[in-house]
Amino acid sequence: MTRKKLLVVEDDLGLQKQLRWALDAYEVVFAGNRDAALGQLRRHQPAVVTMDLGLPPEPDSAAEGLLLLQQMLAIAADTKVIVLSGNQDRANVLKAMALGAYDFHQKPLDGDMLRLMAERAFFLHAVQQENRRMLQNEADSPLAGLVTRDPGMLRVCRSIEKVAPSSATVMLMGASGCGKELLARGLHNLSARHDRRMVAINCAAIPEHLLESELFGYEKGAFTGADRQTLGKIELAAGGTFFLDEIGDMALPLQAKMLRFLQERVIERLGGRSEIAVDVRIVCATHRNLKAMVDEGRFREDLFYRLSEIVLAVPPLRERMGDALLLAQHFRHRFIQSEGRPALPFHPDALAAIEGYGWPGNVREIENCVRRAVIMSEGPHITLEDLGLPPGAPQAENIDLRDARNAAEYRVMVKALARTGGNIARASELLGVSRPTLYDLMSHHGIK
Ligand SMILES: Nc1ncnc2c1ncn2[C@@H]1O[C@H](COP(=O)(O)OP(=O)(O)OP(=O)(O)O)[C@@H](O)[C@H]1O
Repeated sequence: MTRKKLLVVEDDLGLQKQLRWALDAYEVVFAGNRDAALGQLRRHQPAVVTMDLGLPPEPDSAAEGLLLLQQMLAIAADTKVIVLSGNQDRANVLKAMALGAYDFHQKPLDGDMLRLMAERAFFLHAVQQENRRMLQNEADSPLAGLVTRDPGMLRVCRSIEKVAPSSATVMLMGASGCGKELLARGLHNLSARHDRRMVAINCAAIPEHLLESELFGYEKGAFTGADRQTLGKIELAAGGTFFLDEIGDMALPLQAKMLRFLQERVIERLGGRSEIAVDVRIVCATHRNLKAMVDEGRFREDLFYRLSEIVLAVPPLRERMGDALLLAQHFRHRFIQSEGRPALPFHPDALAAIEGYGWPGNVREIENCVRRAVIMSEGPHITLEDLGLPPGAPQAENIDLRDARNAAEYRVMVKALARTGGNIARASELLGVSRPTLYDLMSHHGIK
């Protein structure tokens, strides 16, 4: 593994040695003056720098050090600079902090303290970089606005990107509020039809007797109250994409008419006499199990196959790794801005509850929950009460890497021993370690 780089700006060779020793967990590069430091910064791009303010040619003043600090932060603003100061340097340390230094450490050097400081600085830098990458990805993504880090959901996004340029009919299956419409919009935006309209209709929200005229439109006088010609949603989407949400809720007689449209790509307005050719890309969505509905005779099999040229299963939020927290932070940022509220971080208890809760209403539920909390919170944190999550939400799982490694090690070791009936030689072969290593591991985990 490559070690993290840390730049030490120090002209005193004795101190250089001490620093190399104290910071031996990192790849330390040195510079003895301002020019050399700027060169090393450009070359190695270290995340963390320690620097003495008194540098040649004026080692007794802080002028050279303060200038260097400004120049370094101008080149790489995220660099975490730790200033090493003497005890007479208070005023200069304050200046350095005001210029953007990350922290300071008073000489004589305390190795433990310095290591801790460097570790925290690297951590903060990594978090900031990750945030920056996330924001960048979000802005760059054609599926803009879709927040996820979950491998399953990312696979769905990649599939959307792949099928978008084709003319295939796509069916999105997934629970309510899990982002099907957002994905359909992404698909439309990525397709050659993006400069035309995407028209959506929710089959569950419109009474059965009105749905037909909503879909196909009607001519003047087609029925009482039809006082002028009205185009249907399918026709309005001509050249673009037609999104049929909750297709599973469409009644059987209308399913037959929909099938005819899909086969012949023509519509007839209610009360009309002519067939009108309409070129639209169809995307549909449902939270129902359409296959089961077909088996029960509640959904036409031929329509099912017409609609499901490409089927994408959108995972519910509870199955997405880490997405609940990511989405909560995303919506918190968004609503803080739109509601004009000051920064309102989540209280750790609130974070634990967000992670532990099952989110049956999926992303829509988390969006509403965070919006309410941002509006209601009296600060300085968003608390568990602000979120209104059920009390006693389970605590977040432990994500300590060492614990996770230990648990995984224990699991595979027990498996290998079980598979080989406790035969150490064969178990160590299975595990790909030597016998002494396996004995060590067994004793570490208390396995007899
Ligand atoms: N991954 C995501 N990132 C950011 N916002 C999301 C994400 N998924 C969904 N949303 C937001 O959550 C809300 C619900 O999403 P959407 O309407 O797409 O869900 P749906 O599956 O179509 O729901 P329904 O089945 O109830 O129609 C919307 O406001 C949407 O913008």
